[in-house]
Amino acid sequence: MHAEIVVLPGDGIGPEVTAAAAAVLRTVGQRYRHRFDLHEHAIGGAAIDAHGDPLPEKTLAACRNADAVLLGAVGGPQWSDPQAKVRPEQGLLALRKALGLYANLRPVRPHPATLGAAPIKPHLLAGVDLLVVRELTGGIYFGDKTRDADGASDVCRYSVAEVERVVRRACVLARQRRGHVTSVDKANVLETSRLWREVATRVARDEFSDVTIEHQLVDSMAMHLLSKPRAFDVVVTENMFGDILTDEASMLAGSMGLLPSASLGDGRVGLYEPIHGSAPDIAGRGIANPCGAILSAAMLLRHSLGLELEAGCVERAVSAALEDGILTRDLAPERGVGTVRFAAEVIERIGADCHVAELRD
Ligand SMILES: NC(=O)c1ccc[n+]([C@@H]2O[C@H](COP(=O)([O-])OP(=O)(O)OC[C@H]3O[C@@H](n4cnc5c(N)ncnc54)[C@H](O)[C@@H]3O)[C@@H](O)[C@H]2O)c1
Ligand SMILES: CC(C)[C@H](C(=O)O)[C@@H](O)C(=O)O
Ligand SMILES: [Mg+2]
Repeated sequence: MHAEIVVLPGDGIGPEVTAAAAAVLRTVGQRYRHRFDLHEHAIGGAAIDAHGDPLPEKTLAACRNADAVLLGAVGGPQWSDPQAKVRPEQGLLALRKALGLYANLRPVRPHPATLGAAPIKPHLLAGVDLLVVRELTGGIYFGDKTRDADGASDVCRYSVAEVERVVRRACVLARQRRGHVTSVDKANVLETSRLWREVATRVARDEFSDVTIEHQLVDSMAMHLLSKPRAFDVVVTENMFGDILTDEASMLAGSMGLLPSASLGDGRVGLYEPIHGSAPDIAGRGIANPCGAILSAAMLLRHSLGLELEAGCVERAVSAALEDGILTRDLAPERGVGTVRFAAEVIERIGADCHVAELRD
C-alpha cells in the first residue's frame, strides 16, 4: 500500500523518539513492500521559534491531507513563561481539535520484563491489560478562560453529544475485548460529571446490552488503579481525568516512556503519540525510551492503515527486545542502552517471526 505519513517531532525528546519510530515505519515499509512517504513538519516550541506559531497553517494542512500523523512531544521550559502569549501545548490542542480527534486510546499492558521497574508489587501486575479511552477535545481544556487582577477561571463544559460519542467508542472497543467498561467521573461534585454518568449509563444500556458498565469516582479510581489494576478492561473518562490517570497508569508498566496512544475521530486521519512529554530533564542525551513512540507507530499501522499483521510484527519485535533484556535507562539505570540502540534492536527483530509471504497469504 501507499501511505502519506506526517511526522511532527516537536520539542525535547520528541525528535529523538520520533526518529526511532520513523525508522521502524520505514523498515516495515521495506520488509513488507509498502510505500510509506514520511514528511516532517514543525509543531510546538520548535514551530514558535521558526514561524511564531505552535501550529503553522502548513503543518495543519499537511496533517489534514495525510493518512496518519506521528507526533513526538511538545513543550519545554524555554516556552513556559507564565506571561507567554503563545505556548507549545496550544499547538497540540489545536491540532487534536481541528482533526476532530475526540477519542484518545491509551493501552496499558505491563511487559513481564519491565515489571521490576514498576513501583508496584509484581503479583498485582501480572495479567494487567487495560485500555483507557480519554475524551480529547472537550472539557476544561477547551472551555473559556479568564484572568483578571483578582483571579482566573477555566470553564468545564461537555455536551450530551460529546459524551455519547466517546462512550460509544469505548463500548465498541470493550466488545472486542472483555466486555467491561469502567466510566470515571466526579459525579458527587461536578455537574459535567453528573451529565457524563447519566449519558454513559443510557448509551451502555440502550445500545450495548452485551457490555457491562460500572461507575467509579476519579479519586478512588486513582487508588484502585494501583491496588487492583487487573479489575479493569476499558476505562472511559473525560479529558483531564484521563490525562492524569494515564500518567499514573504508566507506573504499572514501569516508565512514562512505555505507553503509546492513538487519537481517533470520525474522520480519516488519526494522530499517534506516546503519552509522555518532552522530558526536558533528559532531552538531547540520547537516552529517552522510544517504546511509547514505536508502539504508537504500531497503532498507526493498525488503526489508520489497516495493517493489523504488520502492527503485530512491530509489537512482537518490541516485546522480544525487552524479553532479551534490552532496556533503556529509565528501566535499567545502570546498564540501560540509548534510544538509537534500542530502536536498532527492535528493527533487527521485525519480521523475525513474520515474513512477507505469510503476511500476504
Ligand atoms: N503530548 C505531549 O506533547 C506532552 C505530554 C506531556 C507533557 N508535555 C509537555 O512536556 C513538558 C515536560 O513535562 P513533564 O516533565 O511534566 O512530563 P514528561 O512526560 O515530559 O516527563 C516526566 C518524567 O518522565 C520522564 N520521561 C518521559 N518520557 C520519557 C521517555 N520516553 N524515556 C525516559 N523517561 C521519560 C522524564 O524524564 C521526566 O522525569 C511540558 O512542557 C509539558 O507540557 C507534552
Ligand atoms: C501537553 C498536554 C497538552 C497534553 C495533554 O494534557 O493532553 C499531554 O499531557 C498529553 O498527555 O498528551
Ligand atoms: Mg499528559
